[in-house]
This record gives sequence, structure tokens and C-alpha cells, in this order.
Amino acid sequence: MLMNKKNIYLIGLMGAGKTTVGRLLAKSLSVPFYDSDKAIEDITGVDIATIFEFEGEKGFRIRENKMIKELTELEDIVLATGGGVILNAENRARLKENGFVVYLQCSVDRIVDRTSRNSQRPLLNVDSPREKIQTLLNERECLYQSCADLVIDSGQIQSKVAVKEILKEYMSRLN
Ligand SMILES: Nc1ncnc2c1ncn2[C@@H]1O[C@H](COP(=O)(O)OP(=O)(O)OP(=O)(O)O)[C@@H](O)[C@H]1O
Ligand SMILES: O=C(O)C1=C[C@@H](O)[C@@H](O)[C@H](O)C1
Ligand SMILES: [Mg+2]
Repeated sequence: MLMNKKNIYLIGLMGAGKTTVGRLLAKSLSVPFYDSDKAIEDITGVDIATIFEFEGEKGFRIRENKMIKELTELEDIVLATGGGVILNAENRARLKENGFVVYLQCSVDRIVDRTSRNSQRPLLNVDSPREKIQTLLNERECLYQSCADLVIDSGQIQSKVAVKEILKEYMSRLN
């Protein structure tokens, strides 16, 4: 089915490669790259972990919802979203309506591996990050799938290969 949506939005769990792949994609397309987590950090002047500490996950989700509203009003961009963006129905609707949504799917093992090198992710500062990641995936897989125009297995391939696959599918569906 052909589409006239020009934006590309990346969704998926922490460590799936949204920021890495998103940057490369934007560079290939010569369009601006945005990362909703980074945009929230820039506007608040503190990191995501600090927002969780002072406002809880609930406060962060309100900020994330506002930011997604702003970012989905932009045209011709690549956007990497926060891992939990799909929890909010309004976010899901906005993403689906305004962009080509790519779900970067990744196994629990690979995510454990990729997220183990830094502790900047408040939801994973728990005794068993593996269990938490498995729970998040169980809760979210269906929502990621329901939002996605394309699913890419980003766990098994290099970022640049993921970029190539996304571009091929995106180009073939453009009006
Ligand atoms: N395809 C890939 N192959 C190997 N390593 C990768 C790949 N994609 C990302 N990585 C590495 O995995 C780590 C997490 O990637 P990245 O920060 O892009 O994920 P993210 O989806 O943006 O996560 P978050 O939701 O926490 O922001 C980084 O160290 C990155 O270099
Ligand atoms: O998966 C999540 O719920 C999150 C992922 C990160 O990108 C951040 O948005 C935040 O740490 C929450
Ligand atoms: Mg990221």
C-alpha cells in the first residue's frame, strides 16, 4: 500500500538501537534527527533518570506525551522514541498517523547485553534487569506490533544493515 507519510518513527525497547539506527537513517536521507528522550532532557535541563527520581514514571509519561505531540507536528524528520512511548494511546495514534513506524525488534538476551554497559535507564536499575526486560517485552510486544508499519529484527544485524532494510521498504511505499 502506498503512503504519503514522510517521517520515519522508530519504536522498540531500550537498547533495540533506535538512537543508533535513527541517526544513521537521518544522515542517509539528509533530514533532521530527533530523539524524544534527548528532547525532554534538553527542555528540562536534567536527565531522564532525574525526572523519574523527582516526578516518578507518571510525571515522565506526561512530559513524553507533550513532547510526542510537538515532535509529530514536524515534517520530514527521523524520530527515535523512548521505549515506553507506545503505552499511551494518544502517542500511538499520533505516530501511526504522521509517520512510517518501524519497530526495532530485539531479543531479551541482546537487550540485556546492550543495556548492561550504562545505568542511565531508570527502569532497569533493579536487581534483575533481565526479568524486568522480559516483563516489559511481554507487556509491550503487542503494542509495538499494533503501531508498526514495518518490523525489523535489529538484534541480529548491524545498524547499517537495518538502515538499508528500512530505506528499501520506506522508498518502496512512498507515493
Ligand atoms: N544493530 C546493532 N548491533 C550492535 N549493537 C548495536 C546495534 N544497535 C545499537 N547497538 C548498541 O546498543 C546500545 C543501545 O543502542 P541505542 O542507544 O541506539 O538503543 P535505543 O533503542 O536508543 O535505547 P534507549 O531506548 O535506551 O534510548 C548502544 O551501545 C549501541 O551502540
Ligand atoms: O522503556 C521505557 O519505558 C523507557 C525507555 C527510555 O527510552 C526512556 O524513555 C525511559 O527510560 C523509559
Ligand atoms: Mg535511545
